[in-house]
Amino acid sequence: MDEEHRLTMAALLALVQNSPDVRYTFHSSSDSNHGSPSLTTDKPIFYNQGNIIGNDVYFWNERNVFTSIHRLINKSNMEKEIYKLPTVDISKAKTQRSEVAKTVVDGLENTGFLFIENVQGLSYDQLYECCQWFFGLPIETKKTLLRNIWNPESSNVYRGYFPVGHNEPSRKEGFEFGRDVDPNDQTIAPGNWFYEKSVWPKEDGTFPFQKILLETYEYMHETALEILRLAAIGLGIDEHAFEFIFSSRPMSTFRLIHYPPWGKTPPENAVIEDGKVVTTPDHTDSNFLTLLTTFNYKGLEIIAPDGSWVELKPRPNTLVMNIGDVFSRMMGGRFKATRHRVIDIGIDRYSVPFFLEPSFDGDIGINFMSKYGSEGPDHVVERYGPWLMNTMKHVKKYFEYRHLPEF
Ligand SMILES: O=C(O)CCC(=O)C(=O)O
Ligand SMILES: [Fe+2]
Repeated sequence: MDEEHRLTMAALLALVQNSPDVRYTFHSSSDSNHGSPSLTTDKPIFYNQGNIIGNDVYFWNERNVFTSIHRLINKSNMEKEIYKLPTVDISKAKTQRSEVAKTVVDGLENTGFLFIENVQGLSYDQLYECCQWFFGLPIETKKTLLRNIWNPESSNVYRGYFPVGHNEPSRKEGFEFGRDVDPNDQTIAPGNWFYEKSVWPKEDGTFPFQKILLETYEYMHETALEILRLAAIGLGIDEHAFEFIFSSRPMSTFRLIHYPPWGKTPPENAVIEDGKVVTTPDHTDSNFLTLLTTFNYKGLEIIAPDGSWVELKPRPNTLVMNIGDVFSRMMGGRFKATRHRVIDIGIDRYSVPFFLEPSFDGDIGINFMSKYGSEGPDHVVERYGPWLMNTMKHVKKYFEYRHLPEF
């Protein structure tokens, strides 16, 4: 980092006040749901020094929580770009590695969302059939898979089925599973439900639901790790720099979602954001990286740098990729965890996110920018599992997770 690119807080504030043509958005990793864009900066008093990287100014406080201030100098260009997400043809990753890597990094530095094409092994039709098959099961069958909080007869706490919540801003039902770990693994603490065995519906032999999903989980995992290798190449760091926190027992979750429509007149408890009825409210993902299948449904909106919501045009046979708070934070904010939401489209909607997650003990306190660029504060170890539990229960308070027991 050039010396001239280092700013004191006072210099930064002077810059903001004297540059009416430059827009700044304030964003904090500890408060990323509320980092609404504004025309001036709030006064982040605990920061003493900022680094300019690309379009952003980064700060860290003494607890290693980063804040970035987004500088949009050429606002009209940025707005055009966000409508057209960068597309990564993953089948070209072996032969045109550095070009593909550059697209990944550009996408993560700017929009925070990308399209991924030609994922090997993935059948969107089969995945869609899985959604239809599962959510079409009789409620009595789905009830047997309910988490313990909704069905005291169940022993599953974390994996399994969650129903549409009443009086909740989210309107969706879902089925979740992970990769089972060795039941004799003595290094996993008893009561650590993050690693509980996944539960599955009984099948009658006509449709291999579990087999398709378990295979697809592995394709998604491999694709996500390949994206991370490409991101590392694009940054010019060791290709395997990001992989180590996934090498042993990643906690990644695969989720099938069904959004039933609200109907003509949404009830009083529906959440309306700028005139639209939402079924998943404004959020950033918490995990490391998300690979989302939306089939051909509309309804997903992402936030543009100027704070307006932009609808993502569905693309057949393409994954939507974005990153979560953890990766953004480990990149010192250089990669964006972009806010997004889902709008009620008036018909049943299905989607399938794959959430790539580190292992429970994975150290997310690492700041890759600091490790590889000798920037930032000293490293403070932080374990992913406890961080995620706190985030789900006490920070984001998602209806499907906030009642999870502490351990
Ligand atoms: O359903 C979708 O298209 C997006 C869902 C989403 O953002 C999420 O589950 O985090
Ligand atoms: Fe999301």
